[in-house]
Amino acid sequence: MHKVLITDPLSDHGIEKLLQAPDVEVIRKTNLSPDELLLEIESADALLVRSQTKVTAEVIAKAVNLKVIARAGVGVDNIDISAATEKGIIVVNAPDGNTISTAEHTFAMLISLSRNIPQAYHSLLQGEWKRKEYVGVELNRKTLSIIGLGRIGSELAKRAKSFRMDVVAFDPYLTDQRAVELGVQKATFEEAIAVGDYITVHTPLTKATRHLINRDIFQQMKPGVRIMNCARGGIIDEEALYEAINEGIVAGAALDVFEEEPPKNHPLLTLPQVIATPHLGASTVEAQENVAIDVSEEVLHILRNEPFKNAVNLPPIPAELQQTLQPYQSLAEKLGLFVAQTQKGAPTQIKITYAGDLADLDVAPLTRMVLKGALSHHLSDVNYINAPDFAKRRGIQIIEQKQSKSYGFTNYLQVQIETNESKQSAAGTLLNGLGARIVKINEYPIDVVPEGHMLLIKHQDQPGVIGKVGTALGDHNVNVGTMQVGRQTIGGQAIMMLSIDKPATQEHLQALEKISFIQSITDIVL
Ligand SMILES: NC(=O)C1=CN([C@@H]2O[C@H](COP(=O)(O)OP(=O)(O)OC[C@H]3O[C@@H](n4cnc5c(N)ncnc54)[C@H](O)[C@@H]3O)[C@@H](O)[C@H]2O)C=CC1
Ligand SMILES: O=C(O)CCC(=O)C(=O)O
Repeated sequence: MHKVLITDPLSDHGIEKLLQAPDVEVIRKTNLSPDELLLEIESADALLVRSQTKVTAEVIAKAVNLKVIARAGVGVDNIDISAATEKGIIVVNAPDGNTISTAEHTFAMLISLSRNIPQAYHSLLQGEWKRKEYVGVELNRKTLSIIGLGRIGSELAKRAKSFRMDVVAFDPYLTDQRAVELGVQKATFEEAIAVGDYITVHTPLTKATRHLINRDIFQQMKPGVRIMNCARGGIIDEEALYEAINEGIVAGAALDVFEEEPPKNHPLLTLPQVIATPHLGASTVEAQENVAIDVSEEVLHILRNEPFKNAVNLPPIPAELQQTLQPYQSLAEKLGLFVAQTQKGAPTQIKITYAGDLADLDVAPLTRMVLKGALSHHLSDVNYINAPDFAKRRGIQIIEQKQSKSYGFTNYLQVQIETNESKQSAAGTLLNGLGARIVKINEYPIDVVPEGHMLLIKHQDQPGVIGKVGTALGDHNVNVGTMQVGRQTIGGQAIMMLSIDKPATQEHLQALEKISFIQSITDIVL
């Protein structure tokens, strides 16, 4: 009998399949204290949560039989994914079930914000009749800037268009074709920030998106802009938002989510320009049924060793395959991540070429690792299982090819990412006894260990450039671990790859940009 523990409120109808399964015992215990959760998790085979339960590394460590953690919703930031992965526990979510509800909630916030509906209602309940104080603004012909045009962002765009808003969107994976299909104007982050009468965020919360909207960014907005966050607390710096409202840059803000939930004595909630809901984006009968049905089915599949689809972490690979491919997996992922960091624009094609020993293997798992690396630069919940699906949904063409020519290496793997603006590639190999190496970047031969903080510098092959780079970094107390130069002809185009002992800051990059004959600098982390 599989023991399924449910620790957050889930729709009864949604979990019917679990309740009726003859091989499952369902235990529903909501509002558990952290200590109670540690006790309950010990014997559970599956854990089902929404966003309230914090599935920490400590909770995961206590689990003895746990095979799956299921998130009835999208964001998995309340689950320690790496602790689960390390323990071989599959984490699944329900990515589609609450999209419409969250888009509709965001739209409700958009209208409420524009017409002061919550403030006016509150005032009316106090016995007031302040018609002049609550004059609003129309949505018609206003610009809505959407940061993150994924599932929810796209649905919001459709609704805003029907209200005749001009929709501008920034998303690193937005292709020209998708923008045309949705009738939105594709923009850079800076453009979207500068033109929006309304700015709304719909990205996941990741290291890259934490405080994406910060003090500097508020300064670049149109005075009188209205801000919305129905994605995750932390994407917008709350202190900076408070200041921007008081400075008059931001005319109003609508928040469904907070850095700390529930918020305690929050300064933003004292401002009349701020309207808020207690993380209600997905709180509809329909969404809760959808996500509960989706995760119940996934949990049953996993407990019964049947195929499942929405894993957000890496499940164990069969032993024999693992043994052969394991040495190449990290190389494949790092090449994907490397090239993703050098590309400009949204990817339209990822081509993976296998040669030498690799050409004889079933390389599908390696292709997944390449895609995981390439896509995870911008997407937080992409993994080995869902990477091909993520690519497909974004209209990225995946080409997997094998060739006999391996340029003298016993094994050779090349990743090329094409966008509307550029085509970038890197090739790597595993050197016997020495480990992974990047051996080619675009057309330049090179020999680089793919690891840590790196700088890729494109320059003209001229005397003194290398020395000046070393000196500039040294002046900023940045130690260079290794330096490799690749060129095709003497005095022609060249590249320099440096591994540095600490992350490069804007100041470091600006110092390097000033050196003559340097054309571009790309900061890379592997
Ligand atoms: N308030 C609520 O109750 C709910 C909140 N959410 C939140 O909404 C988020 C988005 O959900 P979906 O649209 O379903 O996810 P999605 O994965 O379909 O879309 C996220 C989009 O953000 C883009 N993105 C990533 N980094 C970016 C960056 N730095 N700048 C611009 N775009 C970036 C991605 O390319 C992707 O297209 C979830 O991660 C979750 O945290 C989701 C459901 C309910
Ligand atoms: O369970 C909920 O209501 C929260 C939904 C959410 O934030 C998500 O799906 O990411």
